[in-house]
Amino acid sequence: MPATPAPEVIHRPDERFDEFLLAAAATHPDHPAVVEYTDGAERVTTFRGLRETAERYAGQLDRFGLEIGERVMIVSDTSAEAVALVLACASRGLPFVPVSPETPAERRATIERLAEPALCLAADGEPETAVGHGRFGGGAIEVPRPPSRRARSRRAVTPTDTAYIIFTSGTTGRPKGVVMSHRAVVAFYRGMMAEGFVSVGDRVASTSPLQFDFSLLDIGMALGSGAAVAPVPRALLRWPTRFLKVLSVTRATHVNGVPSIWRQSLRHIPGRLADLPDLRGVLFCGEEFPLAELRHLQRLRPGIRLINCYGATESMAASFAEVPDPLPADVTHLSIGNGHRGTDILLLDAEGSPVEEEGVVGEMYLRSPALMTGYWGDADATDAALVADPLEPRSGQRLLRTGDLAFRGADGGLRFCGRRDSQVQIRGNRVEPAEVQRRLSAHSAVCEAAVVVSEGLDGEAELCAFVVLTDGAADTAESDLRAFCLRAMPAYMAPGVVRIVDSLPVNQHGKTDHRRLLAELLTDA
Ligand SMILES: Nc1ncnc2c1ncn2[C@@H]1O[C@H](COS(=O)(=O)NC(=O)C[C@H](N)c2ccccc2)[C@@H](O)[C@H]1O
Repeated sequence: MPATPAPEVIHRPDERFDEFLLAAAATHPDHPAVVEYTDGAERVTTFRGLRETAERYAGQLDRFGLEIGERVMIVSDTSAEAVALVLACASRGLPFVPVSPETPAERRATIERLAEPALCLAADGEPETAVGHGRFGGGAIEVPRPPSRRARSRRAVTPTDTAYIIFTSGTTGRPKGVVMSHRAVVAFYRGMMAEGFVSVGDRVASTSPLQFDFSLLDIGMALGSGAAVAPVPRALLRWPTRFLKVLSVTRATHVNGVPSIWRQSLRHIPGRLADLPDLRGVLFCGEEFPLAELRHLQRLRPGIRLINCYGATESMAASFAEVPDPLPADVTHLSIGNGHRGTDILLLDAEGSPVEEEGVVGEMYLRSPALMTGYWGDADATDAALVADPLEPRSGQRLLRTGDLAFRGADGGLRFCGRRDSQVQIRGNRVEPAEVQRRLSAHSAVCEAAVVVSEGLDGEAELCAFVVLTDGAADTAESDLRAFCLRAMPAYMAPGVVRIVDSLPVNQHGKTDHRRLLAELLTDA
């Protein structure tokens, strides 16, 4: 008797963020919604349990009499309690501002100064004595010094109201608050649901911190599909054996994360990747997946579904593209597709004209209902990012100027090829460091590469490469790697400096930390 397909999760058209994520509580109340790894075992919170805890938190929030739009800072990693609090905030129209517990005090103070939250709730630790500071847990919120009562004029939460604000470290180092409305997030979630990656009963391992919107993609992908999100404890992520144990114990069917989460497992315990019988999908985003590592993962897990997810926090994500299995040997750039269902990515040249020809680089502009409302308290930065539709400025429609460069492949799919603001002139020639990084990564002895731009002795811009060799290639010299670049690129693109290092530093979101590499160069100068 064929198994009757589980009834679909029914999503209404104009839902709030919390209503979208809890829809499965109506159709699958006893299915797992959050699967946590605790002391070597899984701890399951069902959709019914998650809804009940969220309702308890919502009742706790009502005590403070906050006005719709007032912010609640949540200092926590992803957990069942934190997801319930996030849902409670959304149900009351209180934008949540997620901050990692390991955020340096100064940065947290900056975010607090900018966001001016009415409440700052931590999952752990002693509540500070400051007004509005407190703790949450077990459905309870305790704030020793509650904020003063507000005069309230709002009557109802609307889809254009803010669901959350994510603070990213802007290129100038000053955090930029990306303001995302209920409408934008739900529009993105619908576009993602159309891809059908995850089904009822699946478990999506989430490896990003709650303050990184990749975690909100994971939560939406899982709960929106009637599946469970399985947060990987941050402290275990850096130990490959513990990381894989968490995936095994929580029976993860999908693992979402930046490419670097696989690095140590691929290097040190590749054989163990075959031991995860439930695993059938990996979604990665945030930066390019080094192709040698990607091919290694495919060899270890034939048939696994690999999804390259491209996008920026300003629209959560923009596109999903399936990686061919196996990835042909001559592929140098992964496709990022052309935008998920409901979006369209426009490619423009430096003059603002559409680029149609294959292989010609342009800048991507994103047309989407999932675009941010703007940057918190920064109208100028907002106007620079949300620009008039270049094809029809009279319409008033705004597109996100991504700052990302791409070209179209033979299949019509876009290929990411770097950032506009990382382009550099070397001896009068425009160079995209990511291209040099890709070339180095294609060397058989290289398992990771990063290229930064520093100032050479003559004051000119100079390309500096940091390379991690595969275990059996210790005798590869820097000169071999430079020669390898010169065989495929003009001399001005070959890195002036090649450093062989044991590993590349990653930032708090798991992306290669180019700033730290540059700092290392400057300190060694
Ligand atoms: N698949 C890629 N290949 C290559 N470069 C990439 C890629 N995905 C981003 N990027 C780069 O990362 C930038 C965005 O950085 S970010 O604003 O910190 N946001 C993120 O990285 C995460 C992003 N919000 C997200 C969250 C959840 C799913 C997908 C994407 C993009 O503009 C690209 O430059």
